[in-house]
Amino acid sequence: MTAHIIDGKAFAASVREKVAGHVARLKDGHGITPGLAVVLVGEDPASEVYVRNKGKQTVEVGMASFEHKLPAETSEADLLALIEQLNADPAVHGILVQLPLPGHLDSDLVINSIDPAKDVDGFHISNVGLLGTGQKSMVPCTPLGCLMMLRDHLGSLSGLNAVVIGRSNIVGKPMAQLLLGDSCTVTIAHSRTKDIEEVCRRADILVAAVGRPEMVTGDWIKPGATVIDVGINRVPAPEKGEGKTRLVGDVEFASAVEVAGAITPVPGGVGPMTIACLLANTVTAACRANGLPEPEGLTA
Ligand SMILES: Nc1nc2c(c(=O)[nH]1)N[C@@H](CN(C=O)c1ccc(C(=O)N[C@@H](CCC(=O)O)C(=O)O)cc1)CN2
Repeated sequence: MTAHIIDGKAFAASVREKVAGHVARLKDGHGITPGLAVVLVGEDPASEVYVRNKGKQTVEVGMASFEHKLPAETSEADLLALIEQLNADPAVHGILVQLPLPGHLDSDLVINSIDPAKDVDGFHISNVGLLGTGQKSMVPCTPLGCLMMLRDHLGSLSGLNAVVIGRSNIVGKPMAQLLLGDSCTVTIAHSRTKDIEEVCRRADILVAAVGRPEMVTGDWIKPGATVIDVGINRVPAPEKGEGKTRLVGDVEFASAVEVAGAITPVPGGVGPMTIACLLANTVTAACRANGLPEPEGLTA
């Protein structure tokens, strides 16, 4: 029995539809147009794709998009000055700085200079602390998207064994917090985990966010488990021609799909949900900034 494919692309479209409805109500009922500012420093090709898609989808749901593209050699002082300007701009409800930043810039310092109320990535230490203590916060987009897909597919997650492979600040750690918040028994596996394959085989929910192409094979997966593949790895695709590449996840899809009960594909799974949840966070930030009720179904 092959796994049910969780269609992240279709789910993201449904989330964007909800976002567009909330944006229309904010505009018509309160004269508020949510605004998202995206800052890109440098010319990383993948980041340029993501930022372009973020801007396009921001406009498609009726929000205002403010894109700031800075050269790779931008000084930390200049970047911090731009963020201060965006923090003070009433037309801007959400701010994100596309990661990774060039090596000479301190990502933590930059992220923590964003107004936490406008931190639609949920990376600011204030939002990290609020999430970690079960309080209302801005929730990072990728983990939020994964949680939405898991809840939609499984209903209640209470009591399920969840394993998160990877302990990054932008996915692994917040993902574990969200699963704990839904009463999963959570294990975070990483490069030092002993017998990681056995640890993974105990998982009813397996979230792979490790950044290693096709590391997780079918024999790591408990039969019938739900697998969420966060990986976005470009690998050589000689079958497409000289120098061509293809996108794969952290899970070897061909073997995993024969064992899992459900799985997200790459591309077409977590990625589109990341952007959809960014838009959702921006609407949430606009509602909170204006003392309005939060948008139904768009928060953790
Ligand atoms: N400030 C941030 N930087 C980064 C984040 C983030 O959440 N905030 N996440 C990732 C990149 N990312 C968003 O920026 C992202 C990655 C992938 C996709 C996506 O839609 N992927 C598609 C395939 C797109 C392609 O062809 O390359 C898919 O998986 O179907 C969206 C957003 C790191 N940086």
